[in-house]
Amino acid sequence: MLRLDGATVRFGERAALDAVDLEVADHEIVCVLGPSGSGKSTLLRAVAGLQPLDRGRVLLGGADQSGVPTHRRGLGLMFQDHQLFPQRDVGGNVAFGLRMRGDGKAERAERVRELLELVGLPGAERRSVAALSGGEQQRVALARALAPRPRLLMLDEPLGQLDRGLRERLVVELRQLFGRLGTTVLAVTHDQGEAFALADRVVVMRDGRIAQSGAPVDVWSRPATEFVARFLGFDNVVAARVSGTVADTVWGEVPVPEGSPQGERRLLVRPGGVGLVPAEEGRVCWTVESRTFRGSRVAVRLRPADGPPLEAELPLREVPEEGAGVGVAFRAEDVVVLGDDGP
Ligand SMILES: Nc1ncnc2c1ncn2[C@@H]1O[C@H](COP(=O)(O)OP(=O)(O)OP(=O)(O)O)[C@@H](O)[C@H]1O
Repeated sequence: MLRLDGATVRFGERAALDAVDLEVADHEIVCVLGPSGSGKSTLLRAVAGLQPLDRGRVLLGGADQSGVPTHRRGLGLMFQDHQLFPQRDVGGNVAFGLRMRGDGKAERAERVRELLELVGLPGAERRSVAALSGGEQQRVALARALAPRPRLLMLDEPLGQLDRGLRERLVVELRQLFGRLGTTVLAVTHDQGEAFALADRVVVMRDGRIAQSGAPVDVWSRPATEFVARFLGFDNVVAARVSGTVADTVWGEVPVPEGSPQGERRLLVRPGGVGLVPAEEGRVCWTVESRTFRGSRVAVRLRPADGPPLEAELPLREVPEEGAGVGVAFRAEDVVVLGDDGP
């Protein structure tokens, strides 16, 4: 459906998009995420034809899009700077793209009715957009983008302005809706939770390049590099010398999965893979520094005599007292030997 071939965009010396190769298949939902300035919006704008490429190509359905203007690319855009038209009612907003391409009045009315039903606002045609809540406006914007049956729907921070509770609900609805319609989606967000809940595949960007691309579960369980691990919020990263299935670290010996890369490496230990044992059983002595209660789980920060702290995620009933001395046992399946971050 969509292919980027060595897509490059430069602003002065800096490449906002640096030789990016990316494919999005029919019916696939791909979410691009990354820190501020990593090139997410530039990527989306390049696909939309709002940002010319300095090198490389954008292909849609196999056809090179250079020279094809935005409105001829068959895309549905839901961008932050494409606000609703305040002077038009809900129906007028949703019908906009249909009118632009010359659909008849009856046809437009039918399609608008269908879409408002789809996004959970049946019968809202005559309502003023100014009188809608943020979540409702978002739904209208989505209906407007979907109305002309775009071959690719592109979303830029689709739920950015909304509060967390509403976002979490809407993202589930969106995923179900796209699944039902078979919509192909390329979305950009800086919110990991949103990306992982919405996507079939996530693409993590760093400095205009793709740092990792994969199914949400795979990226979450096996971050490729320290950058991706830290971006996902993992802090248990330590230097290690890996030999066979054992890594030597300041946290003691840590078991690693079979087939892990060998030698001097960085190691990620997922907090769920840290268990507590009596102090005398562990080689390293740890002190319980702090405890953060999160529902039925507790994040426990452990401080070794030497080296960086370690976070353990424990069930409520296993939580030690603050200040207690404990030993630690690691589970190999929660340990990831990380790759190099590259240049
Ligand atoms: N029109 C422009 N002129 C100059 N530099 C630009 C322009 N647009 C983007 N950049 C630069 O390109 C880089 C990538 O920007 P981009 O907006 O694509 O990042 P982003 O990942 O979408 O960030 P954010 O999450 O903050 O929106 C940044 O360093 C930015 O400063």
